[in-house]
Amino acid sequence: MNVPPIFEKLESAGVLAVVILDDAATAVPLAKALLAGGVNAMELTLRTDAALDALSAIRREVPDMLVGAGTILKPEQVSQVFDRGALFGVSPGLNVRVVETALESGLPFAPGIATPSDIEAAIELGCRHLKFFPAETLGGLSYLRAMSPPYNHLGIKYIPLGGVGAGNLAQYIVDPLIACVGGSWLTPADKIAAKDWKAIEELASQARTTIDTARSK
Ligand SMILES: O=C(O)C(=O)C[C@H](O)[C@H](O)COP(=O)(O)O
Repeated sequence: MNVPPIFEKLESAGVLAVVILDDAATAVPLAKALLAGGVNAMELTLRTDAALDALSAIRREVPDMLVGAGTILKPEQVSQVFDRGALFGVSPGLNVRVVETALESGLPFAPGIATPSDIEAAIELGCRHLKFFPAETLGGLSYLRAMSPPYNHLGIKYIPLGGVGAGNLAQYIVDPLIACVGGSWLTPADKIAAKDWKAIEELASQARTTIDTARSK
């Protein structure tokens, strides 16, 4: 299976800002702040009603942002996000019907995995990029390094989310198992509520510097 180009772009990006938005009107300034700080990938979680409108607005007004949808829990949500222009989809766990629907629709998809059985189910479905969730609580890189060897020859790459932040970003990003990391630390709810776009740009800029420095060593 060929790797969808979007996953190669996410690997270059290195970090995916996970966003929970209550107000779709904040989507565009938020995406612009992330981009200004050097973060060009984000996941809008379908936990709020605003997510779909936010997705359309970012696709329309911030074309350089690689925006996908997260928390895709039902097959019918695949066409909803696809129609709004999502470039990729992710889910916290592995729901076979969701993954099949996504791949049939042409939506590049990274299902959540937490065990070897999950990894094998994802491989069987044709996925090569897998969301490792909740990464830190499961044991972080040491757990992933113990679990992954039987699958490395298949070129499986992982996107850790859950407990990843400024403090452990550098450690994850240089491991060859990792495609990119994701997390909500770049978009704190209080900063979004206050429309403090400068603060979000600064968090993005710090993450960009951490990634670029770690990768250049
Ligand atoms: O609901 C989803 O689809 C998700 O993507 C879950 C998020 O990945 C985590 O909630 C991020 O975890 P934190 O960065 O620790 O806040």
